[in-house]
Amino acid sequence: MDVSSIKNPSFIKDLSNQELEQLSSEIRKFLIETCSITGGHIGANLGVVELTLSLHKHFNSPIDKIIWDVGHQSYIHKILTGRGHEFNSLRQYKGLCGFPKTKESRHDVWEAGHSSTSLSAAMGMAKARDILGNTNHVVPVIGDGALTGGMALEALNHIGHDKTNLTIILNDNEMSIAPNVGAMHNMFGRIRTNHNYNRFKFDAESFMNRLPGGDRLRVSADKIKDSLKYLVVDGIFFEELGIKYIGPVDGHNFKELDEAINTSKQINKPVLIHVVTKKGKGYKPAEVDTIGTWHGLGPYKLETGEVIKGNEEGPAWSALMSNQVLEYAKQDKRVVAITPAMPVGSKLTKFQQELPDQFFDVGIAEQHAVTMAAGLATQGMKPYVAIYSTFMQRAYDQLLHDVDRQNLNVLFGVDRAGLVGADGETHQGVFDVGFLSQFPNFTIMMPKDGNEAIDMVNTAFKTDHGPMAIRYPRGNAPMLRDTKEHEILDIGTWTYERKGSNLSLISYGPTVNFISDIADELLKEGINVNVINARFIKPMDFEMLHELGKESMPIITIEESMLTGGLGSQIATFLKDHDYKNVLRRIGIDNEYIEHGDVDLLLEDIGISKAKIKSLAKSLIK
Ligand SMILES: Cc1ncc(C[n+]2csc(CCOP(=O)(O)OP(=O)(O)O)c2C)c(N)n1
Ligand SMILES: CC(=O)[C@@H](O)[C@H](O)COP(=O)(O)O
Ligand SMILES: [Mg+2]
Repeated sequence: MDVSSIKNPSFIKDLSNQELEQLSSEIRKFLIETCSITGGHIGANLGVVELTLSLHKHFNSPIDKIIWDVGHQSYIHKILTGRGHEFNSLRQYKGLCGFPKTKESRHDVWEAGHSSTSLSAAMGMAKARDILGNTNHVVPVIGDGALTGGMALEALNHIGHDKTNLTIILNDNEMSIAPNVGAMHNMFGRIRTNHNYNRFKFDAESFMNRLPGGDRLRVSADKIKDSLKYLVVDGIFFEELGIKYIGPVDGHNFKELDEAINTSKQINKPVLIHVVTKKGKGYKPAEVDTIGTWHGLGPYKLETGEVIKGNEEGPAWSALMSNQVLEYAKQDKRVVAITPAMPVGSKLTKFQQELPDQFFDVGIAEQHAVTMAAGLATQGMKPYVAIYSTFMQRAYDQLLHDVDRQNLNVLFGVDRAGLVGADGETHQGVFDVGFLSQFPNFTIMMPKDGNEAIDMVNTAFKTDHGPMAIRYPRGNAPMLRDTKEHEILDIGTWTYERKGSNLSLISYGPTVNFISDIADELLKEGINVNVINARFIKPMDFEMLHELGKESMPIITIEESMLTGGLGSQIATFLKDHDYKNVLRRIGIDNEYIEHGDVDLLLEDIGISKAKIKSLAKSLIK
């Protein structure tokens, strides 16, 4: 079957399990081929082929609400709901999104990208159903990694208490991006090991549910099961919360999935079906991956699984930062590194191997990561939290209430700062400047190159200056000079990359190098501009700002960030507050979400392009 021609999932209901197995193979082949060109979250999707088919067989989407946690594993759902023919545009500019998108399909009833939201969303949808007198099913699908997120646990607490009718699918593949961690993960391991007992329990329950004889028989049967459960089962966690546990179920076996889902439908209260799957199933390189490389990646060679490298010059920003911190940690055991489930992306695996006692992977728990760092800092430790800008949003109050208010020495490596490209609007790192700038004690830096990043790490560890954030983008860091001596930077100072007399271009991060190139081109046309590296976004260089105000040349600020609360807005406020009359134009993201696609194309859209900046500069000088 040509899976790209599927229009809607209704045909699945008529297929035998043998036919579904055949369809599973065809879908896997299609996914492996298309993702080899587009890249994507292939590992997670290969693991849920049978599960997705089964859900669409037993539930009636979109009346029944299938909610994908994180949403990175929704490709099969997209294919079944008529989007297979668009897969060559997956995660590309103006193409199919890598996460559920309501505007793409009425079957995408919930949008995500960040983890652990599905249970709360499901609870909301189920309560709406009950209040409005509807009868549809609500089916959140949450991974073993996502279930470690605080929000998911808050939701379980509420769901169990409220006894809301929900069918929770726990997709347990033992992996987060990296191997999953934590006590919950250990508990799932024990449940999987107790498989025999659980099979018995599952069979006994279906048997008892089929028996006639009314409530009395059912009550005594429940009592037998309960006492047995206390004797043998580790996984009473969910049942104790008031959520019926079914499983573990082989997530690649249609018969087992059929049984479990059919049983769940007979129970009018919250049910959790524990489905065990294999991440990467059906593609050898992804199946044998124990690190997390195949969770999500760019294009690869189909035959070998070899990842196709781009034009990467210089070290990855994340590696540069993590290895630099590692050097300090080797000398000083007070330096510890914390990651909320991103050791692979944040390139902390070397740190983890070399200094396991100074390393903490806390799971998908950004709030806990930040407050734990605050706790460490109160004891004179020097914690480094590597955290993606987008996921830092989860910890707004912890950054404010726990770290900044107590003015604690915590260093944040704000990874994936700026536009990230293929992951799109849920993942762009464009809000942190705005919200961190509000906090009185925070110092915010962004290096233009790898050398400056090294100086910034040095500055952070050599000064006790309260909370500090070093932002750095996805991709690779240019190394512009040999670094032997590490500087301590004067906090709140900017530098002139070049001096001019017609206009000032101000930016931070690698964009500074980009505007230096623009300045070169303008010079050839007789326009001589200041290029200013605002390496400290907070505090700003007030001395230089007064200088610029007095010179009263026009200013253009350029930032890969939201305009509201951004550097340009803060400069505008400063100039106005001090009655300077400079004409100022801000280039950045103006009150909108930026979708997925090639970063250069996205930058062009927001006005960060050579042509646009040059033309604006010329118009201001006239
Ligand atoms: C709040 C938040 N933190 C971190 C991430 C990054 N992230 C995306 S998927 C993932 C692992 C999810 O593991 P699991 O739920 O088990 O799904 P699997 O990929 O194993 O199917 C992580 C850490 C995220 N999307 N959101
Ligand atoms: C779905 C998710 O949140 C992560 O898998 C994310 O896509 C990782 O991004 P990087 O590829 O930039 O590490
Ligand atoms: Mg998992």
